[in-house]
Amino acid sequence: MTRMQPPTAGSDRADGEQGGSPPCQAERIAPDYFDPLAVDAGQARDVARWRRARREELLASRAGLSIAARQAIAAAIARGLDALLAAHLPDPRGRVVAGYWPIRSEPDLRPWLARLHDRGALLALPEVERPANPLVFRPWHPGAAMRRGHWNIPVPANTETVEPDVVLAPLVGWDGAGYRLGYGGGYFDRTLAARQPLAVGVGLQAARLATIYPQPHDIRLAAIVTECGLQYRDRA
Ligand SMILES: Nc1nc2c(c(=O)[nH]1)N(C=O)[C@@H](CNc1ccc(C(=O)N[C@@H](CCC(=O)O)C(=O)O)cc1)CN2
Ligand SMILES: Nc1ncnc2c1ncn2[C@@H]1O[C@H](COP(=O)(O)OP(=O)(O)OP(=O)(O)O)[C@@H](O)[C@H]1O
Repeated sequence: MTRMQPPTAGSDRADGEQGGSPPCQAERIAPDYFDPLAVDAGQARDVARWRRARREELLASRAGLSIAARQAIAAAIARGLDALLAAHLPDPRGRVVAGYWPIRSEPDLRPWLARLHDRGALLALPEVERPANPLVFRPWHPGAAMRRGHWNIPVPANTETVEPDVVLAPLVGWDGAGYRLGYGGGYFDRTLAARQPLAVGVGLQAARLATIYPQPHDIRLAAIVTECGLQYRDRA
């Protein structure tokens, strides 16, 4: 069995950030993911260590953006989401769309969620109800009462649950094969393993990696949207 070696720090940035090419040309890099059946314990440890290092870098570079830059990114992502949902959810009335309450410099898509709400969509936010379990989704609307959940993430005070038709998954990193790097809890993978919503990753173009070295537990997203538009769409 070939032992996969995650590359050394920084060498796998696919967007040419250090090389100077425009981030939106990242499409030219072929994803180089490996056979998930070939995984072994040592390899899984290497991948986990590599992911921790990438998360730190990606989160630090995102935190370094100005508020204005982040707002422009969020507005562009919102336009990309509108284009995607025009095809997938032309009439959002009564459909459940799960967003997220932004933490750690994630794009703030609450204004976009508020517009969807005005068009009749039902909104939800995720909550870690029990560590190491799938997320649950609570009904939410702009201005709803909140409380502090796991990791101090604000969650709706309302403790009902709903099943979303569409789930936004904030990306710490992502790759061109549709895989997401999150905060390392495995929560979205557990959630998507148990449900079949349209899972849409949203994040920064600069957070693209050549591959996240997908492991057997990693679940491909249905679509990925950045400020440069739709970057990945599955065949469904
Ligand atoms: N805004 C927002 N809300 C969200 C998510 C998100 O990505 N963004 N989530 C998306 O899933 C869920 C919360 N995800 C979490 C992911 C990891 C940990 C956590 O405890 N991380 C550990 C590291 C784990 C490890 O490396 O083994 C830590 O940082 O100490 C907590 C919450 C639900 N709400
Ligand atoms: N379906 C699952 N069942 C059991 N454990 C899982 C599952 N999915 C992920 N995990 C565990 O979660 C750990 C972290 O996974 P990973 O690095 O993919 O997190 P992440 O996608 O970055 O996190 P998050 O979704 O919380 O932001 C993995 O090492 C794995 O053991």
